[in-house]
Amino acid sequence: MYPAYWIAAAGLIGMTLMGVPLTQTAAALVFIGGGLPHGAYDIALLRRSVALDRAGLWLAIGGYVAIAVLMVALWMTLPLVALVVFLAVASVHFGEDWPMLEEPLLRFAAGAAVIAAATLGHPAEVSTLFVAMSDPRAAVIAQIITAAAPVALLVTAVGVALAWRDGSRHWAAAMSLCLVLLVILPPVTGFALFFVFLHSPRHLAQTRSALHDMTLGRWIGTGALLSGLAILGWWGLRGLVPSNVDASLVAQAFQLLASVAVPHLLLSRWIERRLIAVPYSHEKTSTP
Ligand SMILES: CC1=C(/C=C/C(C)=C/C=C/C(C)=C/C=O)C(C)(C)CCC1
Ligand SMILES: [Fe+2]
Repeated sequence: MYPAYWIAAAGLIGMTLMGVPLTQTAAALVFIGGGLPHGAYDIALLRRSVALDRAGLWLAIGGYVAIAVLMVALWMTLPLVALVVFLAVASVHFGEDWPMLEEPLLRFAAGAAVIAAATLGHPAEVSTLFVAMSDPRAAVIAQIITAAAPVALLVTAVGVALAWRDGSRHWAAAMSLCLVLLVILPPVTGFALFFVFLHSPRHLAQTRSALHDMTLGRWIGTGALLSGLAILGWWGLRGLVPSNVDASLVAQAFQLLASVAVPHLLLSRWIERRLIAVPYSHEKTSTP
């Protein structure tokens, strides 16, 4: 499982030891190119889990886009609130990568650990990024996360031990190394490693098996088209409303990610609940 992850992790360790500079902008391009497409199949998955007529389909697409646009509006009007929503949504969503943990608080801590590890290792850089995405008060959020990080990481260590004991050894080992690298590597690089090589492949593998009858061309086309539309949509909205949104590519990449992450999380939870509520549904959900 995840051979690409181990290769990428080894590559990053090697580059760090050799002193190769890792720029944040390059890492941001990697996490957008390699991570954004995993949300591109959300609507296709929805269509698979519920029988939608035309009106229902457009309603679902409209709802998804509307929530994303609301999140963009939040970045432009109340960026501090947007940042807090983003971090909370991310912790819940990354916690879903730990289905082997039954306790919801353990899952939340494990999800938050990704943010905690990066912030603990590089408080100044993360604070600067938060401020660039939001406003100067965001520095306080970085301080709060730094203070809470040891607790989140300790609780996650319990989660790792439980996951290991219950047989999810590969995930436990991969995430342990990733959290250490999130502390050591520059924050955006560490995040790109987690997002592109652990989080997205998990989603993509599940999605691909649910949409196994989609041809490869259509699969790749859908991923490229919808990711492109999301990026264009972000640019368009930004151009439409000249605002104080920071121009740095890294900050914008995270803001775009945050905007699509909210409908992405809501939809994935909703589908999951439906699949549980309808026991004789079409696809068996596999637990790793
Ligand atoms: C901004 C920022 C961080 C947080 C990133 C988050 C929270 C990403 C969430 C992405 C989601 C929810 C994707 C959904 O599939 C880090 C890692 C602390 C590093 C420094 C800057
Ligand atoms: Fe995701």
